[in-house]
Amino acid sequence: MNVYGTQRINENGKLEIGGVEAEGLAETYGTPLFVYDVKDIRNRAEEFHDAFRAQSVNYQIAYASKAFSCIAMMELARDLDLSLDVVSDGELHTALEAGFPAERIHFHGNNKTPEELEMAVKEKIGCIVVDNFTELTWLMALTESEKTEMEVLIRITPGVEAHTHEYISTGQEDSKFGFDLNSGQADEAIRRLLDHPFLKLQGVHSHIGSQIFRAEGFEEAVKEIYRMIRKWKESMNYYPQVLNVGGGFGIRYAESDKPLPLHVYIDRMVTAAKEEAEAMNEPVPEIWIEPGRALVGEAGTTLYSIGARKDIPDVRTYVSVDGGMTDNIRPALYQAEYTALLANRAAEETEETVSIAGKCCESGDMLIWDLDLPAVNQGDILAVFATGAYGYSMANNYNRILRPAVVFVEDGQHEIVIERETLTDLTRRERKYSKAAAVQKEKQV
Ligand SMILES: Cc1ncc(COP(=O)(O)O)c(C=O)c1O
Ligand SMILES: N[C@@H](CCCC[NH3+])C(=O)O
Repeated sequence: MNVYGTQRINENGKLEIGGVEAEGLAETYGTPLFVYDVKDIRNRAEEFHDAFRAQSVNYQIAYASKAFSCIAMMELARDLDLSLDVVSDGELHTALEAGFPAERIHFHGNNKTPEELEMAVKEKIGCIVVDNFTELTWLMALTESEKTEMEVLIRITPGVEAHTHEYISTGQEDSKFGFDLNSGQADEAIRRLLDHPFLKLQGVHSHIGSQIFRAEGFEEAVKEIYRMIRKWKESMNYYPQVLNVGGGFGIRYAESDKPLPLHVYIDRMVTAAKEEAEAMNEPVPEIWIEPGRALVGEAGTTLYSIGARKDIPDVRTYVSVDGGMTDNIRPALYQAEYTALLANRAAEETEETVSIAGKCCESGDMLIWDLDLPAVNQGDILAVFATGAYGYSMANNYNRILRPAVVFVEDGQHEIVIERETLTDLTRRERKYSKAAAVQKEKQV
């Protein structure tokens, strides 16, 4: 198996991440445990920066914080000269708490509340990506009453739809996100924005999907947006300063996943934008992207302890771990596939095929089907790879299971960045029901 990032199988036959043995991390912090290989995140951010520098364009790389958000991650994103995509007051709050510069934050979402818009305006964030007319109306009223300018992008659906492992080109009016191009709604939104004294339209945003392996989708999106830009230039003399092409760059979950080098996506989208701009005799806009998964996905590994085993002769062997769909809902939600090995016996030959079950009271709580491992023992440490994106960020308390801890490792050092949830945390915000207390009192009389 190809290991990820800085991982290696060391002379003792143990999995090492960032120069630290995974087994030792499991002992120190307990399991389940998310381990992030910080060097891998740094390398990927640098790869994106290099790709843009090589193209000599103005750019921003906005980390899509929905993939994994916590204070330490926001600090890291800041230090890596990334911008930030947030989708809620919670993500914005986390970024601000971490000292992330407000002017590099972009606010997304198809249902931003008036309170969230107010927070964004008050904190003077970099821009709001306007998604629909409701939001536009609120934002106009808000900036007028506050007499504050706000930069915005307009999110459009370019009619290029990307699916996992493929992309297909379809009319995509049927999406909850953004203004569709064909009904004239995008034109109308731009017209309203251009007339507004406080909202400053910086450019256009599109996001074609997630876990994309082909660069053509981005190229096609750029061309489709330019088809509209030519119209907008003619009808409203509008030409965008910023073209945000979104995120979605694919990563390796299963061995069969073959992601492109990151620069290939950038080269294709920037080349398309340059050609289109040149054809219009206009400047190349700033190109912005919003990678989430591609920055943190492969950097994350989840360590679990092996628990119960159930052998069904001639059918299957289930091996259960101390986490599951509560820390990684992606297999249950998207039939997502993962690879794994035993971190404490990483060099041993495979001897059996088992299926890895989570501990939730739910048949669909399976992490990996048919995984080849050495003969598995109770207490072995299973390392599931590429769980860094949409793992912890989608974690939940189903069955009142506690959220795991998160550790950053780098250069042989390890540091906890999110403490494991405790049983006390679980009930901290709960209050007794007064009527239940009254019934108890009555029964005692
Ligand atoms: C608007 C937007 N930008 C960026 C992303 C990040 O996507 P990914 O993590 O696949 O790069 C998403 C999620 O799909 C998104 O909806
Ligand atoms: N949460 C999804 C991707 C959605 C990204 C946000 N638009 C995943 O785990 O792959």
